[in-house]
Amino acid sequence: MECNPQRRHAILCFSPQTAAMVVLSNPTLHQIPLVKPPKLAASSGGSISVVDLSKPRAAASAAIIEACEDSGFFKVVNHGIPLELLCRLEAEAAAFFARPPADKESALGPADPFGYGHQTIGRNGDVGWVEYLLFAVSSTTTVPISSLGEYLVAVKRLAGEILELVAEGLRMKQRDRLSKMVTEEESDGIFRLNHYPPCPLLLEGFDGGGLTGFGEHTDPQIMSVLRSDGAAGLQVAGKDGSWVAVPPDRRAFFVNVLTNGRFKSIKHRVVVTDTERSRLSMIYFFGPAEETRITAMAEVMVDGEERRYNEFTWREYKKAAYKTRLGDDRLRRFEK
Ligand SMILES: O=C(O)CCC(=O)C(=O)O
Ligand SMILES: [Fe+2]
Repeated sequence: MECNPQRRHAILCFSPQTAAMVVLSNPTLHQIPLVKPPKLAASSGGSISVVDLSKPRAAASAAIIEACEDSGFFKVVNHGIPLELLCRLEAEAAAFFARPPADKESALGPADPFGYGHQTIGRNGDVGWVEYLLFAVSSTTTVPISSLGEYLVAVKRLAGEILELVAEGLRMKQRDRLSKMVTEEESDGIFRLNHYPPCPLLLEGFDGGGLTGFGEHTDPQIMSVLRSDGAAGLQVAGKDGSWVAVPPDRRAFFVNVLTNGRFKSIKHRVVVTDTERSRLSMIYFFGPAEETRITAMAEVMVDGEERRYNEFTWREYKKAAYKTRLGDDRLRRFEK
């Protein structure tokens, strides 16, 4: 089943004239950085770990731990969430972004940081060729996308399952110790729907380069579960510093988890290279309740290992994180 193989037409949200001004001739006004063509590795995607949840638990758990320690990024297949639901949400999101700008903004208000935003990402000067809806999951009743509730329940369940497998792989005594943090009622779930319009300006001469859709960063929460439509654009940093294009797979989820430095938090970005086709992605960022005290658990540390970070509450971390820019290391402030 394909969600909507015909949806190749441009859903233009920014006029070509604006784009010309912004990108080419007005360097001071919201200038969106161009991205050079990647030096290598841009095609493969072969290095991206795949976790098959239909495999026996021990195998799935080992594959998750290995991926978390190696790159911090993996693709999940056979997760049990019906493609029909994913496609329904995708179609609704596409219809939302096709609405007039004033309508979109009035749905949730201008992003600060939650709401409808375009081109500006966060409060600290980051820009990209993207429009988005960002909101706390606890407030979804106001979001005008009816399949969202069902999607959020399904992805939260999946996140819980993945974190139980992590706990098993780390030989933690309490299997739900991690999953509970992100599934309990007061947990800090944040959801982002990103829409990258095509960029008609990218005609000739870019040779595989493009326009920054979402600048280089690591994700801000404990774990992110991303799904996108069939359009390319997501890239992750490889070990040698080159960028690896992640081949789109609308049936799969892409996951990123973090710990005391034992699990990596992968650097990634989105590059817009298409002149005709838009790209849609949806990311559920999981975090614990505000009062949760964060410190590396004894179980994840090897003998004699020191804690790299001072203990902090999730609230303290979030307060500091909101002051950072996309590419900043948000944990630096808590380093010992
Ligand atoms: O749109 C994407 O595929 C990724 C965007 C992203 O990395 C983010 O929203 O944190
Ligand atoms: Fe991200």
